[in-house]
Amino acid sequence: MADSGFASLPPHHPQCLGCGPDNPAGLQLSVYRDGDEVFTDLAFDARHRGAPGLAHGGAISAACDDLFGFVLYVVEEIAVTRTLTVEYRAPVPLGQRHRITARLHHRDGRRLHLEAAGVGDDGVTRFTAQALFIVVDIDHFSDHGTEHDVHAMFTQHPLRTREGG
Ligand SMILES: CCCCCCCCCCCC(=O)SCCNC(=O)CCNC(=O)[C@H](O)C(C)(C)COP(=O)(O)OP(=O)(O)OC[C@H]1O[C@@H](n2cnc3c(N)ncnc32)[C@H](O)[C@@H]1OP(=O)(O)O
Repeated sequence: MADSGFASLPPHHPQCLGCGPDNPAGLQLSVYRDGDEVFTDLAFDARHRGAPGLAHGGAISAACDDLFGFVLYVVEEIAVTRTLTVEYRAPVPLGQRHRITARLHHRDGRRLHLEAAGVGDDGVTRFTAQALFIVVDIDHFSDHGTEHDVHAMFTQHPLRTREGG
């Protein structure tokens, strides 16, 4: 779906709600890197229905949150969402492709301030999002996922880890 020539980024893990190809209930985002930005082309479908004919705000929010999780490959940190704000600027019709682009706005210690925008093929910006991600250590995940799954996630994506978190 995306333009050729951009680097394709691997999913966080196969069952991820946002990008896992093996999660039939997920958004199955395909994400690409363009310099310091990441993007996905997404048309919400009937599974994501809110009001008739329109995407559910939670589905839009999930897409933004997961896409922010791909900016981590650019900044080479492990981090998780602390806050997420979505501005729903216009209704998002089902079946209409939108390009969602995300980037790091600025960093302040462990705080990663991120921003995103969803623009339709017609050029209309229908939603924007801001998030605060906090850098964590791999141990953040070890308490909940199986050792095998956590190990697999980070051997596939060798991001820098840090003390604490
Ligand atoms: C390849 C795989 C990749 C990794 C996997 C990527 C998967 C991506 C999936 C999409 C993303 C998700 O869904 S992530 C899942 C949803 N999110 C979560 O489950 C996170 C749950 N929350 C937590 O676990 C925790 O609250 C943390 C880890 C986020 C933070 O806890 P903590 O480590 O104790 O940190 P804490 O002291 O509270 O805050 C850290 C610093 O941030 C500041 N801070 C805290 N809140 C705010 C705030 N609202 N605005 C400004 N600043 C704030 C604090 O003052 C502090 O500053 P200072 O004192 O340091 O100066």
